[in-house]
Amino acid sequence: MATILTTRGLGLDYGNFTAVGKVDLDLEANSLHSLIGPNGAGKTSFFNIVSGRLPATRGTIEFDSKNITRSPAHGRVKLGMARSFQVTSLFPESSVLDNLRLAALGYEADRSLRFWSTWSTEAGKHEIADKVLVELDLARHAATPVGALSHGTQRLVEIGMCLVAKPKLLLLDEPMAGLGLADVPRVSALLLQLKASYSILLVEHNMHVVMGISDRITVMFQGNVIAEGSPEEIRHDANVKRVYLGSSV
Ligand SMILES: Nc1ncnc2c1ncn2[C@@H]1O[C@H](COP(=O)(O)OP(=O)(O)OP(=O)(O)O)[C@@H](O)[C@H]1O
Repeated sequence: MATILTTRGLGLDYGNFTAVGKVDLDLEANSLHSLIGPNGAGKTSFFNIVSGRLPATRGTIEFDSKNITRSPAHGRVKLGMARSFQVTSLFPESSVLDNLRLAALGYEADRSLRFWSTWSTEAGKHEIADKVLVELDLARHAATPVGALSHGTQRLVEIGMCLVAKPKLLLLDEPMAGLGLADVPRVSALLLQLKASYSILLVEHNMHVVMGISDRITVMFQGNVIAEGSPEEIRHDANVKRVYLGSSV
C-alpha cells in the first residue's frame, strides 16, 4: 500500500520546552490512523506542524511524495491536506448548503477577495458542495440553518467543510468532543465510510471509537511515540496501559 504522509524526526519546541520530540509516522493511503495519548502528549502540536500552522523545529514531512516541511499552510491545502474546522467557523444563521458553498469558494484563495461577486458563476464549486451534501447524507438538512442542527449534525457539516476542498488527507482533531452519546455512532460510521475515499489522521480521546474504527494507532507520551500498531496490539501494550489506557478498554 502507498504511504500518503511520512514524518521523520519531526519535532516542535516552544522556547526551551519540547512539545514534540522526534516523531516518525507513516500513514497509509485510504486508512484511518489515530494519534492518541494523555493530555499534553503533543498530539495537537504535531497536528499543527503537519498542517503548517506552526513551523517544525526539526525533522521532515513528506506528503503525497513531496517534501512539504517548509511549505506554508495554504500550499499544503492546495496539495490536498484539509484540517477540520471548529464549530465557530460555521455561520450559524446560514443554511448547511450555504456554509458548504462558502467553504468551497474559500478554498480558492486567489478568489477569496471577490467571492461575493463571483457567487452566481461558481457552478463548479456549487456542484462540489452538492456532492458533499449527498456524501454526508445531509441533503434533507440543506436549507436548515446550521445553528438549528444537533451537535452531531453540526459536526458532520464541519467535516463536510473539509471535504469540499477535495482533499487526499483529512486531519481531524477530536471530532467526538462534545457530542452526546447518540451522536457518537453516527460520526464514527461516517469516518469509516470516508476512509474508502480519503486518508485520515485522527486525534481522539474516545477510546471505544478509536479502537473500533482505526487501522493503525500511534501513541504519544511526553512528545514522543511510545507505541505504534493495530488496535489489538495497542490495547495489549503494557507501556500504553501504564501511561494512558489503564483499564478503560
Ligand atoms: N503555545 C504554547 N506555548 C508553550 N507550550 C505549549 C503551547 N502549546 C502547547 N504547549 C505545551 O505543549 C505540550 C503539548 O501540548 P499539546 O496541546 O500538543 O498536547 P495534546 O496531546 O494535544 O493534549 P490534549 O489532549 O490535552 O489536547 C503541553 O505541555 C502544552 O502545555
